[in-house]
Amino acid sequence: MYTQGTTHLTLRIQLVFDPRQTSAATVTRMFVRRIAVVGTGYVGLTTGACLASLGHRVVCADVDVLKVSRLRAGQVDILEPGLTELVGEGQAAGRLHFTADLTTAVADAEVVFLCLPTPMGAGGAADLSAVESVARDLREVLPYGTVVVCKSTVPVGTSQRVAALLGREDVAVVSNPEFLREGSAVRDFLHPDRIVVGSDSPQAAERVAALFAKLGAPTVLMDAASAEMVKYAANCFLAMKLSYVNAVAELCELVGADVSSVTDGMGYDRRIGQSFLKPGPGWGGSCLPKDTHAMVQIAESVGVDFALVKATIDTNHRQQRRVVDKVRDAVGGTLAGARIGILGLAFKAGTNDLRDSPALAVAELLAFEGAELVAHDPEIREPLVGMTVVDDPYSAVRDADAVVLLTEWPEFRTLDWARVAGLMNGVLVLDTRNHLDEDALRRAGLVREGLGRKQPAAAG
Ligand SMILES: NC(=O)c1ccc[n+]([C@@H]2O[C@H](COP(=O)([O-])OP(=O)(O)OC[C@H]3O[C@@H](n4cnc5c(N)ncnc54)[C@H](O)[C@@H]3O)[C@@H](O)[C@H]2O)c1
Ligand SMILES: O=c1ccn([C@@H]2O[C@H](COP(=O)(O)OP(=O)(O)O[C@H]3O[C@H](CO)[C@@H](O)[C@H](O)[C@H]3O)[C@@H](O)[C@H]2O)c(=O)[nH]1
Repeated sequence: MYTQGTTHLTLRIQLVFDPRQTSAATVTRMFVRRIAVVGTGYVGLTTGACLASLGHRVVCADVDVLKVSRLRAGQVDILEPGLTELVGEGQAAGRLHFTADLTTAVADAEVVFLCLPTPMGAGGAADLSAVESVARDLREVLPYGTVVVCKSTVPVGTSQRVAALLGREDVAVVSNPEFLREGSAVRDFLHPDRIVVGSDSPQAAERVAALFAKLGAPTVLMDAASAEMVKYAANCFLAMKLSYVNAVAELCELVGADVSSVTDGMGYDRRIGQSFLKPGPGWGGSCLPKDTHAMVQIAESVGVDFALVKATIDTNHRQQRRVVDKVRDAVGGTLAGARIGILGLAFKAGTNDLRDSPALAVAELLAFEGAELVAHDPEIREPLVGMTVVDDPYSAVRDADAVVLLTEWPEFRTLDWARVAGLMNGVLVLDTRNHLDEDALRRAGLVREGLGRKQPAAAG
């Protein structure tokens, strides 16, 4: 299904891809493209491997020479189910290659995807230096008639800026924001809710949409500025939903309601939906924090005070402080010298990404008040500032005055709680993901405190 404001474009795309009217050989010729992907991080590697799995010929480029040599050897450093297998299959089929040389990567490319980092820059705006520098480098080396696709999350106007830096009349620029989540990147890429393609050149938009035709996903065509805005609008909406639910959880604690029941009751309303309604220690990750800040900057650049997004960010910081308040209360009012066991460091379960993890933000606040932190995460082994990272959960809880669960890893549900109780100094386990079985902890003599429900001890 393709949708677009212009009937003309809709009809043309449907004609191009009506398989009932096209021979198998023609379909193969139409669908198989020579693609270059610049940047092999979460988005770039997933894009490259998935496009190769759809039959395209893909060359991925990255400035990180070590990463490229590891990828050539089939070694994927990020935790993404199915990605290592897909990379191996693409390489074995001769459809997926890696290089550290941009010129080689794009030598015969018909379409070039930019999957470059756009981190939070000065004042919160997106730092576009990687995208701009690659656009400059591509100017001299792109084959005639290539389409350059920006998959990175970038503010409105970046496609135009990239086009200006490329300075090539024959090269069209398309915005194709990516919506995959870490931890389910391959699944999300291959089964997207929608594909957004934005360009001021309808022909270029069609060429890019055609690359994904096999996915059969709703494809929404629009102008470049709108496509760039979709990504920020979507991520800010998700962040807003989470801050809202965290604020509702706080109210539930105070009025004696249970947030699980409340969100359950809300979520059956199809206009709201059940997803993204779980309270937690604040939202984080490599995207929502930087994209909400970038949205505030985008608004300010046109004289708008986007108070709703600012409140979303403030509520998130407040949530992290609320977790610290609860831990402080649990250890008698002061964190100085208290030993706190931390379960989970990644920004959510299923990933080993620590970028903007709320767990690290909470840990930093706890350490700032003088707590001694011992942390365990099943996927994190590296040493971290301000805490001792240990290899097993039982070492993390040993002698702890309180334990705080910050990432909802499934294995934490099945810990031997009697053993935990025997090792801890105190009895409180603060479950900031509402993830643990309260009865199991109670039977072990521990007190589990979750978010969004008046605690039994305080009731009354
Ligand atoms: N991570 C996600 O879940 C996700 C999802 C959707 C969109 N996005 C967006 O996609 C973009 C990329 O995000 P990511 O998480 O994949 O980033 P990442 O940090 O995981 O990967 C970026 C890669 O680009 C490489 N790189 C940097 N400069 C380069 C250059 N000049 N030439 C070639 N390679 C270069 C880096 O070495 C790295 O391998 C960002 O704009 C992000 O906001 C990310
Ligand atoms: O009910 C929920 C859902 C999520 N989170 C937290 O919210 C944060 C973000 O989670 P998620 O959105 O799953 O992570 P990302 O992989 O960063 O994905 C987001 O950011 C990507 C990069 O832009 C987008 O492509 C995705 O669509 C968007 O979901 C994490 O800290 C989660 O723990 C909650 O606290 N409660």
